[in-house]
Amino acid sequence: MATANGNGVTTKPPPSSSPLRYSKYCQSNLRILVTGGAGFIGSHLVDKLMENEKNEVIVVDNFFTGSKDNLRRWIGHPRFELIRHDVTETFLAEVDRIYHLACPASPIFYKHNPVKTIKTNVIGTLNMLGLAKRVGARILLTSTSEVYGDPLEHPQTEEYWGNVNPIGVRSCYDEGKRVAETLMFDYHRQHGIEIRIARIFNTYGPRMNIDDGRVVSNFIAQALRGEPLTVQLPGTQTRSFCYVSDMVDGLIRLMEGDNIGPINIGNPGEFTMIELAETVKELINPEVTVKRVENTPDDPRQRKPDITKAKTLLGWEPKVSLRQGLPLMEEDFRQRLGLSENKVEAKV
Ligand SMILES: O=C(O)[C@H]1O[C@H](OP(=O)(O)OP(=O)(O)OC[C@H]2O[C@@H](n3ccc(=O)[nH]c3=O)[C@H](O)[C@@H]2O)[C@H](O)[C@@H](O)[C@@H]1O
Repeated sequence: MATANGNGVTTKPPPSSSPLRYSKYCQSNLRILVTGGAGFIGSHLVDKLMENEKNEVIVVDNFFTGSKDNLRRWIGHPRFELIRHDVTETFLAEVDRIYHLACPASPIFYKHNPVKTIKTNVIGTLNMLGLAKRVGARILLTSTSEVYGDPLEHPQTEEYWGNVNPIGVRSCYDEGKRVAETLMFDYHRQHGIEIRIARIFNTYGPRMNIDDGRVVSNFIAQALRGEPLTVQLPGTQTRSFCYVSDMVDGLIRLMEGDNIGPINIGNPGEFTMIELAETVKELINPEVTVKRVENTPDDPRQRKPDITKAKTLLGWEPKVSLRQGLPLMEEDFRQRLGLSENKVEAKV
């Protein structure tokens, strides 16, 4: 909608993708809470937020899948605090922004204790919404492409309601995140809380747990150890892999833009698991073999984000291709596995 300024000149308000709005964030003083900030995506997000010298960052994490090592460079920094805390318990702090990431994301970990996973998604999100309401903070939920379940629409737009098994072994996560989204919208409608919802598609990069169990970390660790790459059957299932720096950029743009979402954040480059194995083999260790193994129940057969909304509303799209990102993750895995220097010098 156009408005008149003091000089009678008609101006348009900046759209959410406006560079104006994004640069305003870069100039403001914000105290920012990151739940799950010691985890894989969370710690990269903290790095980016800490780059802005006006930000103060508070991380809460229960260290179930996160690690202090991921935040080592910030421990003792005057603008940084790390608190061991489980979001299923209430938490109070005066903050302006809440990035709510806390939840195990690897199927192996979230299926290990499903009751705890759903409590984290439901009670944890309720607690963070309660905090947002009390202190007037804006809250961003990292939801997931898993809300689309085994999608019958391809690629997935945000309008698609999904195809989710409500009683399966993945439901603690999938349905947990769906309820978390519902809670976000109900608090927004009922209490006027400022919300943002990101639907994250498979993300990879340095600092993923080596034993995380997800496919990219499994294949890279297996290739480096000279073990067969375990392609789960049928191998033709697809995923779209987003490099972590792109993901973090998208999350900050969403938080600081005007659109509440949900917005898909992911890389639309789509690969079958056989293609992923072939790529890892070619880039990291051409000697390894590929082994077909049993799959787990309710594994989605295809997944690819439609990122039209992210492009138009946030001015965001991924920059790092799978072939650029895999060597960066390989380098990190080599160091952590104590393997010799790699010749790859890819930089982004
Ligand atoms: O990485 C993510 O972002 C997502 O990871 C999981 O979702 P999923 O797509 O099933 O992730 P993986 O466990 O990495 O599985 C991806 C595909 O790889 C296959 N896979 C996995 C592991 C393996 O060793 N080999 C293999 O072929 C699986 O069968 C599946 O089809 C979580 O459920 C999501 O919440 C999370 O957001």
